[in-house]
Amino acid sequence: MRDVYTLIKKQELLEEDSTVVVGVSGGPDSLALLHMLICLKEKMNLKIIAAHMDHMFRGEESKAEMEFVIDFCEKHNIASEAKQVDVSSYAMKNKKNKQVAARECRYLFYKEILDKHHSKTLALGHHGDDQVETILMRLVRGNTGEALAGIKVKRPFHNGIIIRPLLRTTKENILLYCKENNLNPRFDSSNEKSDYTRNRFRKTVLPFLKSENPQVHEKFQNFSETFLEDETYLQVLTQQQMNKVFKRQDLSAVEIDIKRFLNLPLPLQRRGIKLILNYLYVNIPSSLSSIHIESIQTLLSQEHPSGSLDYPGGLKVIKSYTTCLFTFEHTELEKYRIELEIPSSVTLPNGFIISCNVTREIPIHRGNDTFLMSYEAISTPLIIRPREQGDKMKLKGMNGRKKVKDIFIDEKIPLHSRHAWPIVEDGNGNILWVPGLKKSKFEEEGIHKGEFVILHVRV
Ligand SMILES: Nc1ncnc2c1ncn2[C@@H]1O[C@H](COP(=O)(O)OP(=O)(O)OP(=O)(O)O)[C@@H](O)[C@H]1O
Repeated sequence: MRDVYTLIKKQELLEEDSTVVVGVSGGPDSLALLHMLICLKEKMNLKIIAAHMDHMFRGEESKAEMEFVIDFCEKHNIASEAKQVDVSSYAMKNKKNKQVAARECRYLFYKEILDKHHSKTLALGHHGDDQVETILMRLVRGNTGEALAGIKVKRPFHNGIIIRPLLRTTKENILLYCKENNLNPRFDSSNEKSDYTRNRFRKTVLPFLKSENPQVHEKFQNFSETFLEDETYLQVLTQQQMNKVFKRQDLSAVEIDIKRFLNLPLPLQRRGIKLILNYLYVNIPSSLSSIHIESIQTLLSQEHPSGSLDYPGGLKVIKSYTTCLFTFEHTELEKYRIELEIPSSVTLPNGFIISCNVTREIPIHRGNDTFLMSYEAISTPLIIRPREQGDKMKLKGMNGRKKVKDIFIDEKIPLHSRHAWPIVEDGNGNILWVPGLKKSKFEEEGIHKGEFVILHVRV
């Protein structure tokens, strides 16, 4: 088991005089791991605690496994912690599949035991074959970045770390070790049935790879370790560069400068998109894959000045001229329909204030922030609403009607502002005014006498 000790030393997995909690199922992998650590105990002055959880999936059979682990520890003069948890009920209550539920319960249990024994190190029995399967499965599934490094030899967990000292060892070597040391591990028959995809890789791809190179697991482990080093370096670089690209960064939205973003090398652009998604979602949902990252990349690099994409959880990615906004904010803003009383004043969801008054005096200078109509000619009620697909309005001095969408484009209004921008329409459904931008031919012209309704927008 030289490869195990080499890995422990090279990656500094264990500290002398420390307490290590070992997750022990009673199967060959974790039993071999426990035994190896027991052999290191004296030399490194380790305190070892074996932690076993009975998932209660197989009644007496799994209870017997628990007793086997407790016995094994007693024989080797090691402390053990064992707990029975009804994982099937937990899974049903929380609507989770049994495997996910078992994992959740186990990790909660590990935390409990780590705290109880003031330990910062949890050792688990994942090995080289697990690593090859995991990396290949993730590649086939379309994972990107760090995930392609597979299972990590050392990663943060709770108040300390999880270590996996067997990752440079094959399953065959583990079985051999168990035999040579008379460990008599338990074999859990249900293990075989529970993870169908992994089992297909184990039964078909792995034997082929091993026949090509019996040391294939070492190659994969080398790949995993160097890949992770490279990836970590690129992530640090990405963070530094993206700080110059961000225009806004808060909990519900991130806005970037497109030109600066596109000036970054492609590997940093890809990681930059992931960084943004990770920041907004906290953890990228598993339903997002490399295709989703690529589509944002395409949106940003294509010539068209605006466009948008919808992502899980209501995240919208909105490209508009020089900036791109990633936001969860749009949803409530989009739908409103307000009847404008005469006179009155309303504050709209996007912050605009529209006031409506009756007057006898016509202001001489009237820009696009004011709209005027004869009180008698007006058809009520006046409605304020956001734009709808196909909206068109009749403009002054123009035959036919112009698309409201084109007005926004002409005025270079960012896409994310267009969703909530108000439109004022009369009782006949004619669009009178796009406040601040354009007036229709329905506005009063020339000098008249009488009463007028005057609308004014403040942004
Ligand atoms: N019931 C359990 N109680 C405590 N730790 C466990 C339990 N089941 C699994 N583990 C830990 O998680 C590791 C990975 O478990 P997994 O079920 O994926 O592998 P395995 O091939 O079944 O391992 P083993 O041969 O040790 O049973 C195990 O090696 C062990 O360290």
